[in-house]
Amino acid sequence: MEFARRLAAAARQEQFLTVMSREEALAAFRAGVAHAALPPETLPLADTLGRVLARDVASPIDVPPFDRALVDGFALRATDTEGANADRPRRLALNREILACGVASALPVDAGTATPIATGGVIPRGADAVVMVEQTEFFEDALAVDVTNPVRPGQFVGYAGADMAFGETVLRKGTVVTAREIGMLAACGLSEIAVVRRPRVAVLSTGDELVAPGEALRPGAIYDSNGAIVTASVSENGGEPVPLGIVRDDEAALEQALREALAQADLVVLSGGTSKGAGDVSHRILSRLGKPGILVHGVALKPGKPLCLAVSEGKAVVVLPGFPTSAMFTFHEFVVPLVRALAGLPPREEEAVPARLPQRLASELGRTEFVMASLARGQDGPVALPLPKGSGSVTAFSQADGFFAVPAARSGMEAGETVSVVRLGAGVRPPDLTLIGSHCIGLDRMVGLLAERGFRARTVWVGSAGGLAALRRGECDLAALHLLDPETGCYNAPFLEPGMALAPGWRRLQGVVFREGDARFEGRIAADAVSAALADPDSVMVNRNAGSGTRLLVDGLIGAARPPGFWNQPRSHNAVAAAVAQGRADWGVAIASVARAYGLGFLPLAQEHYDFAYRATDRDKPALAAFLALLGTAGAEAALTEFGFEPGGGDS
Ligand SMILES: Nc1nc2c(c(=O)[nH]1)N[C@H]1C(S)=C(S)[C@@H](COP(=O)(O)OP(=O)(O)OC[C@H]3O[C@@H](n4cnc5c(N)ncnc54)[C@H](O)[C@@H]3O)O[C@H]1N2
Ligand code: MOO
Repeated sequence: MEFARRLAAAARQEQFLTVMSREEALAAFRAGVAHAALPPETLPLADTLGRVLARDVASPIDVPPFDRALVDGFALRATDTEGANADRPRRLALNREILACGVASALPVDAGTATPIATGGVIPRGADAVVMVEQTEFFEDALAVDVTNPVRPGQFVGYAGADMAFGETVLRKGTVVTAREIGMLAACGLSEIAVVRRPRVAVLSTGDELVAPGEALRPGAIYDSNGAIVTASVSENGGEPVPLGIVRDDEAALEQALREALAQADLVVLSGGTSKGAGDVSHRILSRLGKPGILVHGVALKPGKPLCLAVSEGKAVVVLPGFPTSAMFTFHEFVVPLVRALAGLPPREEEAVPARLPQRLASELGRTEFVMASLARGQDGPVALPLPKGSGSVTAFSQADGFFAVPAARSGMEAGETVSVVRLGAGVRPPDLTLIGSHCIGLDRMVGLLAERGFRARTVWVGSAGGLAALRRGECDLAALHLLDPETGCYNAPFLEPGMALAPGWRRLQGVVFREGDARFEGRIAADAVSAALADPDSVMVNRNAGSGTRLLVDGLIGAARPPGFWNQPRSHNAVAAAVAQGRADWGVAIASVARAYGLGFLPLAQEHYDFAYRATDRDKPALAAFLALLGTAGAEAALTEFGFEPGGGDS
């Protein structure tokens, strides 16, 4: 009874989520739905590219099917050439036939004779070797050849079955057919091949806010990225995606869509609407779809807690959390193994790289947390940099080099601990240069120009102060920053620590942004416009995060005032511009290029210096040296000028 009461209380608290550990959830899913290859189908050889062999393939013939010559020359008996040399060549009488390719021999090679033969010709009866034409002398009148070197038995003979022997298993079940396998199958004469039927995976997204890529984005809407990434991952893992688009957050519509999906697919993957709120809708539907119903709802996992795994009459129905990184991570962990098993593919190969954690990482006790990370080259081996964006972002999963686990029993990991980073994506290698700090589209271009010079850079945006701290901890090669020292009025240099050097980047014009036509701002100078806005209780500002260079400018404008919107403190120029453009705020401070991109009015304030800090001792490292050299080039300056930036440093 006590247990039942606890369960009921937990269920009330968590609504319907009965949280299992990741291992329990995987075991329940494996027990509830067959993780085995679907039945085979037979396809013409040319259509098998990318498919998975359903059975071992044994060669039905010897390849080559007969002993053949590997050079143009004469088929002979090796013993006839024993002791031959330039002074005492062995003369052999030529048989009256020429063994071109595909010609069957009629005359045996008896002792003291030889038969002209082409590369690929059938070795005639009696012969056991071939001598190259270059190593003989031909006597037309005598119809004979002189051999000037002893010939080894078997020389230049390709024996029947030497490539693939009759009955030999040449390809194994589960092999993915590429051009190379197609070549082998063709050589065996096989024109029809049994491959595993590809699992049909229905992919749906649910959410009234979702819009398909290509359509206009109405206010409050976002593009359906889960549908696209899940569809592509199904293909990558041997499945045949059946993209069924976006379903409204409506019980009847969702139930109908799921029933239709189940009717045509082997597996159904839906994303969104699993957690609180609308979550119980899909939960109710899944309980009605077919037996046994829901196996798992809620896993002690981050990201991915609200994952729901159900089975309807042998077919799995998976509801992924709506947050893109949660959706992809749970897809990767729970659905990819099933798709691969149904497709007859071996489990995904997981390469793990040990990497050092540069700083302490907090984690939630009781949930295994999987941290998306990029890999960088540290002073002594790889470093794992946790990506700062959360499960709601697409990029945390899509741009991570891999992920590592923080066990459920730990509340965090310490700086210096070694973690095992499981790689995501094929062939990822650590970048040549890691840049951390404040984002600028100008820097995006510099990274592009650097790539043209053969160096791959990774960028992580955590703001100016965050970049500097990362440089201090040895997590990056370069910190991108624009920090104003209010005391000296200088940018960046006052913030450097011993051993750090500063490379001048470019200047960006900062100013007050507002919606064009707003009479409170139009035509004024920035300081006057802000004073007027501060006096107007209806005016809402958008601030910036503490530690950012822009925040110091905002502080300079508003002093001790705390107008409405002060506590709205996003971390980027773009977020400021979007808030103003969409009417959630009336003014903020951002750079001119961003104001222009959002069609906003702009009142200039100051030129800020966007520069790069690095460890002076690293100056000559190839990728860093290439970046520093790039900054002064005409190509870089032209790109920066195009954005409205002023290349170079100079007086603050
Ligand atoms: N009060 C609580 N709120 C939330 C909890 C919780 O326990 N209590 N859990 C959080 C966790 S953890 C996750 S993960 C998310 C999962 O939410 P849902 O699975 O219910 O997903 P939605 O609410 O539909 O969407 C969440 C988020 O993701 C966006 N989304 C949804 N579908 C797509 C798509 N196809 N493509 C791109 N983005 C998508 C959606 O717009 C929302 O922004 O819930 C937390 N909340
Ligand atoms: O489980 Mo949610 O996926 O933590 O973000």
